Amino acid sequence: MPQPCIHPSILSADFVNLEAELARIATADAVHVDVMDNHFVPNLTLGLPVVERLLAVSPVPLDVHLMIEDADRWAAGYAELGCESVTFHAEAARAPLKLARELHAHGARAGMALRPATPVEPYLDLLPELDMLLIMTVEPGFGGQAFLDVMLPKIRRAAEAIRAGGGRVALQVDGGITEETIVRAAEAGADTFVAGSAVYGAGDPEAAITALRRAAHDAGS
Ligand SMILES: O=C(CO)[C@H](O)[C@H](O)COP(=O)(O)O
Ligand SMILES: [Fe+2]
Repeated sequence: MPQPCIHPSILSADFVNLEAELARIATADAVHVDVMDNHFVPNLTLGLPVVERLLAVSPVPLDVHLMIEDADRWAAGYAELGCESVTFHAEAARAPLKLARELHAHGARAGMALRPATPVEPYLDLLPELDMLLIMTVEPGFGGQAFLDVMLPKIRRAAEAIRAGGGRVALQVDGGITEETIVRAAEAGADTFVAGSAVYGAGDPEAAITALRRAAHDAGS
């Protein structure tokens, strides 16, 4: 089993001090950057100019999560800037296969995300074209929500399909990840964990990252 990856979300960081907030999570595997447009989700965060500056100062790679309506139009720009991975929502992409290939052409890993109400089965054929599948474990839009246990069968189903395809695709979960819920997500087969409030809400973010990594590892991730 690969080592579990912990991606703190800067949605829960202090937006006035992002450079300092990034320095606090230097032991993470990547930083998760939530891009929201107030259309796909009822919240607005940041876009390309801020991501460009984050890339210039981040001690870890950027994992961008696009919660935007026009993913086909904007996703490649984040790859061109140098983000390690760019994840678009299946519900927001008109041509997901073309988009994944475009991200690869710009040197990024291609991720695809599913809202809680979106079933995974219709998208399993796309796995060979993806580097990461993101199963949302809260309704996208806000940090600090409770983990949806009802997503566990979907995580298991996705993990099964990924294993059947050779285990090359990362399985990310995002929303409500804590030292407690990460155990259930890892047991279900997730290997990449986004954690916003559990990391930035902790007094010592690096200790929180270590504790999450250990909990996922012990659960068999
Ligand atoms: O995509 C997101 C919300 O749409 C965030 O990445 C997620 O909610 C992280 O925050 P927390 O760990 O506090 O739930
Ligand atoms: Fe996210």
